[in-house]
Amino acid sequence: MEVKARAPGKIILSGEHAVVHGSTAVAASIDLHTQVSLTIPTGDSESKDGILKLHLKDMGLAFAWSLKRIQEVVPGLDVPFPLQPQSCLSESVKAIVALIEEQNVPEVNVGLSTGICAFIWLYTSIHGYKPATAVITSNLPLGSGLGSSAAYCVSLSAALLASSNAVSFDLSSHGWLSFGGNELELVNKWAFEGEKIIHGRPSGIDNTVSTFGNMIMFKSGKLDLIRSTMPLKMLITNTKVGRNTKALVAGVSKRTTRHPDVMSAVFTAVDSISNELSTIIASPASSGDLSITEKEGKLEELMEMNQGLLQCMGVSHSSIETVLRTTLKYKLVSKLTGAGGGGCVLTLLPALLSETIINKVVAELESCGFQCLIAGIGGKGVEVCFHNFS
Ligand SMILES: Nc1ncnc2c1ncn2[C@@H]1O[C@H](COP(=O)(O)OP(=O)(O)O)[C@@H](O)[C@H]1O
Ligand SMILES: C[C@@](O)(CCOP(=O)(O)O)CC(=O)O
Ligand SMILES: [Mg+2]
Repeated sequence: MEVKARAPGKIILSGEHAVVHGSTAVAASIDLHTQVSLTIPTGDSESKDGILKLHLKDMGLAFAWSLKRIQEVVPGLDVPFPLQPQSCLSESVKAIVALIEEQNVPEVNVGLSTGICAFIWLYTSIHGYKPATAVITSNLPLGSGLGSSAAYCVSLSAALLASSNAVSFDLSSHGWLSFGGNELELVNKWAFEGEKIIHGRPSGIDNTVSTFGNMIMFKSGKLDLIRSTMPLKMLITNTKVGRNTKALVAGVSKRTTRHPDVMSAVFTAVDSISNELSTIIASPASSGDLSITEKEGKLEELMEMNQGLLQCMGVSHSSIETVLRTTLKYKLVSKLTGAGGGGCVLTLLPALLSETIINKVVAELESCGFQCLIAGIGGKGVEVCFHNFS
């Protein structure tokens, strides 16, 4: 049987980093996805080789592990526990990473070790030591702030659970299918365990928005859907400066330890920004209320303030500042999205902004070596699709 799962990336409109420390953040799914195709052989002859394979297709990397060897490193999963998401202990992370490094992950791809470790942990916890092949493809840039790690963990968890006996689907249905509410919660919890292996200390916002889709307000593990009453068009500029979320989140925590009172005030301010931003986005569009242009003006001011506070947290970067300066020449407001330190920047494109201006700003940003895209925002969360060979 082959199960496919796809999960979207995300943008954070306000509140990244502060959300790790308990503030509210606002995020939306985007129409760029990571897809997993998982094949679990059913015939006896096929399952005798006892190999678990992972193919990262976009990177041209393929890995194969003997399940006996995996069992030596992560023992005790003869009875898997798909219904009880559990954390991978740090000693197990170390042991799995050592196993992965036996296969010579190329130097440029060392950041992948934790992603591959998340795969092995999720796979064995949900399926035990059964042979299988997983093929991953994605049109999300990795390590750029668009939540590739979460989309990867969510799509993996979804494919693994959908092919286990923990979740039942009508296998005769065709096309992409959605999970029920409780099953989505389970996918989300497992994906969070995967994110913990990759990020160290994730807030859970990325896996939650990738699982449930839409636009959400998120605080301390709790989500509220936001129903937008206004058009929201965002230009996403990828500075192509690589960075790693784990290191940036750890940097903010260290600054918080050094300056607890200051950082607490910063996080409180971010919380207010996210609350105000979500109120504006969801406020009624009826006459007598704010016009779209007035709402956009308020959003721009909130984005500008959020960017200032992200700078206070130490997660901006000269490439981000270049995007801010360039867009400001066209009276457009921008802020970093995701962990910062490079990665992607959001620019609000007001509804009445002409195509000519958009083309000019994109051309100027691309002349700096950046890559621009306008993604659809607030679409569906994770979905699965079945293909039965028998
Ligand atoms: N398609 C993928 N295949 C393998 N690993 C992935 C994939 N997408 C993400 N990852 C893992 O997530 C890491 C990037 O996550 P992160 O630093 O949080 O950046 P972001 O989530 O913003 O893209 C990668 O180094 C890798 O470990
Ligand atoms: C910085 C943070 O708020 C978002 C990180 O997003 P990304 O991995 O950079 O896409 C961390 C988190 O909330 O877990
Ligand atoms: Mg991430």
